[in-house]
Amino acid sequence: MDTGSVVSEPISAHHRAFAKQKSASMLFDTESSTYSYLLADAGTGEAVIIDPVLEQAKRDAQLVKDLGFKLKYAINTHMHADHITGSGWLRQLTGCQSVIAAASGAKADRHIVEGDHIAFGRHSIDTLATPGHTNGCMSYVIKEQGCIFTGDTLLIRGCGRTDFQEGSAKHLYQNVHEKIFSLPENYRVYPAHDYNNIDIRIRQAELEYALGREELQMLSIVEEARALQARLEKSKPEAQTLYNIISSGVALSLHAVHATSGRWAAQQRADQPGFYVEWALEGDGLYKGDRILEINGRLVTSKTKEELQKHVGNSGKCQMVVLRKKTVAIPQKQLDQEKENNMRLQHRISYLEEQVHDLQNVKEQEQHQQQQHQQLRHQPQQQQTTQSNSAHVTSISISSPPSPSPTTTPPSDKPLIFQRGNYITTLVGGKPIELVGDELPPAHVTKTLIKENTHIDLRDRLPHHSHLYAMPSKSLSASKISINSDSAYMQQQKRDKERQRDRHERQRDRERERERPRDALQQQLQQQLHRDHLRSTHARSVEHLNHYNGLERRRGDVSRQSEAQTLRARLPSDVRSVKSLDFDSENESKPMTTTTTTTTSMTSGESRTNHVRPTPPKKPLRLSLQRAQSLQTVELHPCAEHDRKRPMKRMHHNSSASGGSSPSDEGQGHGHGHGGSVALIENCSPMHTASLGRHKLI
Ligand SMILES: N[C@@H](CCC(=O)N[C@@H](CSS)C(=O)NCC(=O)O)C(=O)O
Repeated sequence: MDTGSVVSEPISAHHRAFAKQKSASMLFDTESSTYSYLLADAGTGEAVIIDPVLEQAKRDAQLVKDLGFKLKYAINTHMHADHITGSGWLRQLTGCQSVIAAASGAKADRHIVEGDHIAFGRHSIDTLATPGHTNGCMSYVIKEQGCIFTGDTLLIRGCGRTDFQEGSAKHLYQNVHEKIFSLPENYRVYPAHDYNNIDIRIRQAELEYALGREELQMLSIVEEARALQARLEKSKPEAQTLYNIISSGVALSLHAVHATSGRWAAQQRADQPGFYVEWALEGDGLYKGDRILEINGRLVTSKTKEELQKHVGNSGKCQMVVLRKKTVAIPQKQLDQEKENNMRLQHRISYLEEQVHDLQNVKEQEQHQQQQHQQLRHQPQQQQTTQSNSAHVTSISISSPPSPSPTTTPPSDKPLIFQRGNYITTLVGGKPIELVGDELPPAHVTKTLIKENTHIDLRDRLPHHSHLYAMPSKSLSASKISINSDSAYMQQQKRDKERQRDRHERQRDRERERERPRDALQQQLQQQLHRDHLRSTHARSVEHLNHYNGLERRRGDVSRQSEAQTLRARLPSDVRSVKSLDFDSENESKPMTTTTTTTTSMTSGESRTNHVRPTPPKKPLRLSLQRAQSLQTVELHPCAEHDRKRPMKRMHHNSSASGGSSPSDEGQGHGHGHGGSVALIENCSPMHTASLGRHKLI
């Protein structure tokens, strides 16, 4: 059986509160360690109290009153030897009746025997005679509540004494076992005493437990508070005391300043000690942020504003000592480097913009070249034959006229050389140069692949062919020579026409675009993209050219000569079998089946015969920058070693025809002056963009 408190159903809010409070049902007297139990019927408010203690009568009466109960009985389990019952006193205070077993021999309003029922409200208390501790011991049972009030018969882990007051251990044992322990297991036992303060200890333990929880909670709160405090303190700027400033490791310097103008101002900072210069007249040596330490010999670090003003005086002119934080200066070398980078980039941007502009004119120049070549083709052949001098060529680009048919207009003697990529195509008098002595159809075009400046002395190979042009002894450098049909020229013509057509189409497109209302921003974007494309392409082209020139420059003449000899030995007997590696168009590698195409049909770009019609080039007809470079022309000047090294400007055909005064024009004039055997050749000097003659800043 459990032990615990018992309450009846309360009859009001007070009653309910009473019923819910376990302690409220147990009234303890610490002096005698006696429990008293207040039972009440919540419905009627009738209450009874078991084993009241005299010293607690007032307390109990007040409680009954507070709870709104009507105390009906003050019931005793036995006649107590350790305390005087409070029944009589409660009887006076509350009007209740006292109850005790008849066997006790004590006075009371009601004497009971086993089997009697004591009713309060709707409840009923059964009576069990349990003598042993005393003869008149009576236990009270409330069956509906499942509880028993045992008095001193059964205590907590013990029982009442039997050594006095008519005590009988035998009877006690029998009654405890037969009448109490026989009750259902779920019955709760409420004894009259707790000599070991079990309940007190339980309550103490409960309180300690609650206290522990409170303490833990408090500790948690304290920790949280500390953390919050730490965060608050951290967010606070550190006080700029001199100690903190110096210990922070920041670079500092002290300055003695004579503020001769008196034009300065200082102010304090929020939550910070000291005075700081706010502004100062330039030249006084004061700067914003200076911490003022001394004025006219007096330390002012802890002075008030008024005191500071007093030390300064009205004029503001004073001698000061200030503390200044050093700013980290960017090294001059780094600044210079950045400036240089900036300037270089500016130059490069400007340069590339000009390149783009020039490249936009390349197509027009191609047309000019075409016209010029046609003029050159009709010049006397002696101009070509008299040119026996040599020139070193690193890059040759000449638009060639068609190789004429023997039956048409006599070919010009002027050597016409054109290059595309590493291939040089040479026509003399409208006929190809024969490099290997083979008897070739006169309308063939010789194409020479220049490889790393290997020299071939063409004169040695072509001394006696009147219809062939002997290149100057120091002329073309070649490692591979291929002789193709004159389809090269045809295809050149074809491409020129296609380019022109393409240009016209694009021009029409542009015009249509202008007519169509468009968003200005989109226009700008497209233009920008176009410019970027041109810049990018040209940059790659320049790199290619410089790389090529660099290779060329590094190689010596001796090695070149040696390579040339090796190359000659390697040349196949029929070099026509060597496939052209011209990068520009694959069409050129396709041999034309007929070489009798007339000049007229070729220049018109429309083959009137049954020739294999060249397919359009795969590459877009837009002039690539590489091609633009390869198409640059300079003068083929005899013995022009110095000219070879000189970056030469592009010679426009118009100017070459008229004879200009520029260095390149002079060269051309010179060529004419020596019989007019002039080829247009450009020397690309390394690290210079030969095509435009501008210095390239890298
Ligand atoms: N041991 C008690 C002394 C008081 C006492 O004797 N109480 C009686 C009941 S009242 S007459 C008793 O039976 N006690 C049981 C016991 O085991 O002592 C004390 O510690 O105060």
